[in-house]
Amino acid sequence: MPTIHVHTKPEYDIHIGRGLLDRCGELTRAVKAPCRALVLCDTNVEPLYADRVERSFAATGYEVTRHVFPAGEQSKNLAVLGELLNRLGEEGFTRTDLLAALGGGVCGDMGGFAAAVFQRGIDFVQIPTTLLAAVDSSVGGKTAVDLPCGKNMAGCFWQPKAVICDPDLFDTLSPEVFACGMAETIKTGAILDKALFEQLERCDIRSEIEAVVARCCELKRSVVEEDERDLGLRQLLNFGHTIGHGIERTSHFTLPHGYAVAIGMVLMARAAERLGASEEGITERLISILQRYGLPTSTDLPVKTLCEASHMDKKRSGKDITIVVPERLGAAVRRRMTMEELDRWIIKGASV
Ligand SMILES: NC(=O)c1ccc[n+]([C@@H]2O[C@H](COP(=O)([O-])OP(=O)(O)OC[C@H]3O[C@@H](n4cnc5c(N)ncnc54)[C@H](O)[C@@H]3O)[C@@H](O)[C@H]2O)c1
Ligand SMILES: O=C(O)C(=O)C[C@@H](O)[C@H](O)[C@H](O)COP(=O)(O)O
Ligand SMILES: [Zn+2]
Repeated sequence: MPTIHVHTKPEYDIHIGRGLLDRCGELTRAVKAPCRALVLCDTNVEPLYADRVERSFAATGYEVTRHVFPAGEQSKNLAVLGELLNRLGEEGFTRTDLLAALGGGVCGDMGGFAAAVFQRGIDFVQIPTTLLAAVDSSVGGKTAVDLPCGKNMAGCFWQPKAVICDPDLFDTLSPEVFACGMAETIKTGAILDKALFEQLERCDIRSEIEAVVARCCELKRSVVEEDERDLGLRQLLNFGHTIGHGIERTSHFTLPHGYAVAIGMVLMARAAERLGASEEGITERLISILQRYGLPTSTDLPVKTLCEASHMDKKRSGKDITIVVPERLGAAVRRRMTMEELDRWIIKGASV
């Protein structure tokens, strides 16, 4: 069972292994004394996994309460967050209690944010149930909800006490949700690790999933250890997200995050290649690997809409914005530019 230690403040372990779901109570107890625990999950995850998690917490001494919200990105908002915070209050949760986010990125992001702000901060653990949450969102402590004006617009950094990842849970994912996880996995290879990218180009992903998740967590760990607060290096993890988040907002959060990021990566890579900022052939390889995993690589949205939607990006400061450019496979860089220049890049990237 790989365990990856993350040296942030506070520090924590990521446990990865088949069957770990039934040991989540014991793994949590190693870092948090038994207390009241609120298990947060959505309506799809609840019937599949909530009972097992609650049994494991109860068997190790925790007093468990369950809170369920409607599945989907459209729940990642202030209203659903407010209901969750109220529930914690009404149930009499105190500062020394725990929230366990059992789910995908929506559950982890919103649950983490609730943990960060309830009584100014309670402990939480991440129990990722999607591939996306396992390779990306459960690690690094970015928590948030969406606002009508944009993705993850209200949030904060709040590290979990532990991440407990059981790859057996991916067996119940729909092909679409599994593919969304592949988008962030491919992103990780594209920006940080050519060998991982090439492994994904040829491998039978289902049989190598545990190693691939562990590699992604190691890579993300090293980035967030160096730049926990997203002030520099960490922005590389945002490859494809400037356009991707814009597309998500334009779709009123109906297009899945992984799909939007896949499209965003292709557009940025194509623009960079055409402008001589990336090695030749990178766009073709990106398109072909994304298609291999059933991901979209283009959008019908008008280019004007793409430009306007991309201007809300959190990497903007004043009149300038930082974008992520895949200079070479496995080696991305940040590049500061004006908003006009970004628009030129998007126009270049969107014209096929
Ligand atoms: N905090 C971060 O660093 C970070 C990183 C990447 C993405 N994100 C966020 O993550 C979110 C996307 O995450 P996601 O793709 O996991 O979406 P999600 O949480 O909505 O899960 C996708 C769907 O899969 C279902 N599901 C979850 N686990 C299941 C299982 N084991 N079996 C069957 N169905 C299951 C859910 O009910 C949901 O319908 C976005 O909001 C994105 O912004 C955050
Ligand atoms: O962890 C990070 O940092 C990332 O950028 C990972 C992204 O995949 C993720 O979608 C993140 O939530 C985006 O962050 P944001 O700051 O652009 O909202
Ligand atoms: Zn993402």
